[in-house]
Parts: sequence; C-alpha cells; structure tokens
Amino acid sequence: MERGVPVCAVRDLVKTYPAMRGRRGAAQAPAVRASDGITLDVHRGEIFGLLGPNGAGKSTLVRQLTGLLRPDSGGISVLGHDLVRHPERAARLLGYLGQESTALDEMTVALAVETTGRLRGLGAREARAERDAVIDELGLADLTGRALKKLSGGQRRLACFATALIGERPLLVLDEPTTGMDPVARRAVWAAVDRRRAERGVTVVLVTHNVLEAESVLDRVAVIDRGRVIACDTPGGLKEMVSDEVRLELVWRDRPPLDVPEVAALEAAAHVSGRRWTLRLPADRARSAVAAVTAGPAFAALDDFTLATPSLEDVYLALGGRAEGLVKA
Ligand SMILES: Nc1ncnc2c1ncn2[C@@H]1O[C@H](COP(=O)(O)OP(=O)(O)OP(=O)(O)O)[C@@H](O)[C@H]1O
Repeated sequence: MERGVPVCAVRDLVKTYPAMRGRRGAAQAPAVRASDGITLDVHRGEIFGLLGPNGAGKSTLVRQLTGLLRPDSGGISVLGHDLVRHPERAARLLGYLGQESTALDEMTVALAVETTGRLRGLGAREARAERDAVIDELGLADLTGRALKKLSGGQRRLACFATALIGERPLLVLDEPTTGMDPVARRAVWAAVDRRRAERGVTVVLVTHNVLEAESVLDRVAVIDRGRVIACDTPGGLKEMVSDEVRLELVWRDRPPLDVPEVAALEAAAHVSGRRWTLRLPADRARSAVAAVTAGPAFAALDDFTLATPSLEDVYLALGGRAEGLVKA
C-alpha cells in the first residue's frame, strides 16, 4: 500500500549523554549512548508505539522528536519540517505529554488547559471553549478548580493529557500517558485518541512499557532496546515471529529441584527471575516439560505453572531484550 510521506521520519539518530565526573575527576557514571542509530517512519493516522524496558531510550527518543533535546547526529522530520535545524517549530506541530508536569503544577486544571491553549495560539474565547470541551470529554469537570499539585497521580496525568490535546495538533507524542490511571481514565484517554484519529487523521507516537496496552491499542510497534530499534511491525506481525512457540511459566515453592534431570535440562533454556522460570518452547517440548514437572518430586517443588500463547513480551525476549522492565498489567 502506498502510504505517502511519513508524518514523522527519523533517520539514523544518535544521542550520547556524556560521562559524569565524580570527586577528584574520577568517573562517576560512564557515557550512555541512549539513541544508537534509530531510523523509523510514522504514517498519518497511525498509533505508533515505542516499547521497551526502563532505560531502553524511549524518552530520550521522544524528547528529541519534540525538539527538547538535540541529537548528536541524524535527522528528524515532522510534517516536512526539519526539527534538528528548527526545534522551535515542534511546538506548532505536536502536542507532547512528557513524564513530568512540574511547570503547570501550581495552576488549576482549568487554567493549565486554557493557558496551554493560549500558548498554542488560540484566541481567548476559543481557548475557553476548547478547554471546556476537552475537560468535559475526559470527565474532568469536577476537578477544574483544583491545583494540579493537589490531585492524585492518575487525575493529574489525565489533566496533563488534557493540556496535550488542546490546540488540536496533528501529531501527539505521549510518554506513558496512562501511568497511574484507573480503567475509567484509561478508557477516556483511548477514546479521545481514537476520536481525533477518526475525525482528523491525528497521528500518535506513544511510549509504553506495558505489553498488554501495546497489544490492544497500537497499530505498529518499534521494540527498543539499548538505544536501538530491534524490531518494528504490527503487534500481530511481531507475534508471528514466535507463533510456533508457547510460553511456559514455572513458579517454584523454594529452590528448583535441579536433581531431577528433566528440570536441570530446562534450566538452560529458562529466563530466571527469582522463583519464576519463563521458557519459550516448541509446543511438543512444552507438553513433555509440563508432563515432567507435574509428576513426582518436581511437582512437589512446584508452586504454580501456566502455559500461554506468545505475547509481545515473548517477541521481546526472543529478540534478545531484557524483560525485567516490561509491565504486564
Ligand atoms: N539526562 C541524562 N543524563 C545522563 N543519562 C541519561 C539522562 N537521561 C537518561 N539517561 C540514560 O539514558 C538511557 C535511556 O534513558 P531513557 O530515559 O531514554 O529511557 P526510557 O526507555 O525512557 O526508560 P523509562 O521506561 O524508565 O522511562 C538510560 O541508560 C538512562 O540512564
């Protein structure tokens, strides 16, 4: 399918945070190459996800996309504008929800949304009308007079999301927008995103380390690990990479019984996290592994086990990623 010029095109992006010196010049923290040659295209109307564990480089990438951080080298084009040369143009092109919101903390919800609208060029009457519409749409009407800093974490996140929406930018860049939100607030966020996509072809770049959310809301996903894109496809396309495998999770009561030869043989293939072993196995091997651990001394040592079809987490592990930072709720 011909998709035309991408809304957002990233080319070979490199960003290294310099080493930090400790006392007497000793190295305290080494340099980190947080973007290590990232190339990707995001198309009009897509909900495009950046998935990866803590420290993978997702926020560093989106802060460069939003003109807040200058890359060492590489290109970023948003709607035909070169944002490496002209980072100041980002404010006109995109709405950004970062991980923190301290700048607006003293303001009430209503004022924060309205002020953001004015800063984005809306007239006074227009800003008030859009403010009321967005606040209504997100179910924030009861909180309009409260200062952001006096809201709960999830309420505050939703209010900040409202500020990202006002002014109706063609690209939304959202860094973990639903963190701390309850299911009602999450639904309000995804409904608002969907509406803008359907009505105006809005494009969304979304950072997440929640694999379940990624599977349900994203059109395409770039899996990021150590500053690199290690895969990029639809969630379904990524899962096909591991479709001949199933995931077996074993939780041991205490120590795994390594004196049982079948258990010892499984250990080499297991991703071990405390008492939990996660294995990706071809279906027939998984069946014989289940038979082995549900009999005799192995079963006595077993607290729980599950067999499941592959998820994005399995894709991620198959690609060599580290699973520790991925969230499954
Ligand atoms: N200002 C900074 N100075 C030095 N190193 C930094 C800075 N910001 C981030 N880093 C490092 O760069 C790497 C990428 O960090 P980044 O915040 O982009 O990751 P992330 O994928 O967004 O993680 P998270 O899921 O925890 O938000 C990490 O190793 C991090 O420690």
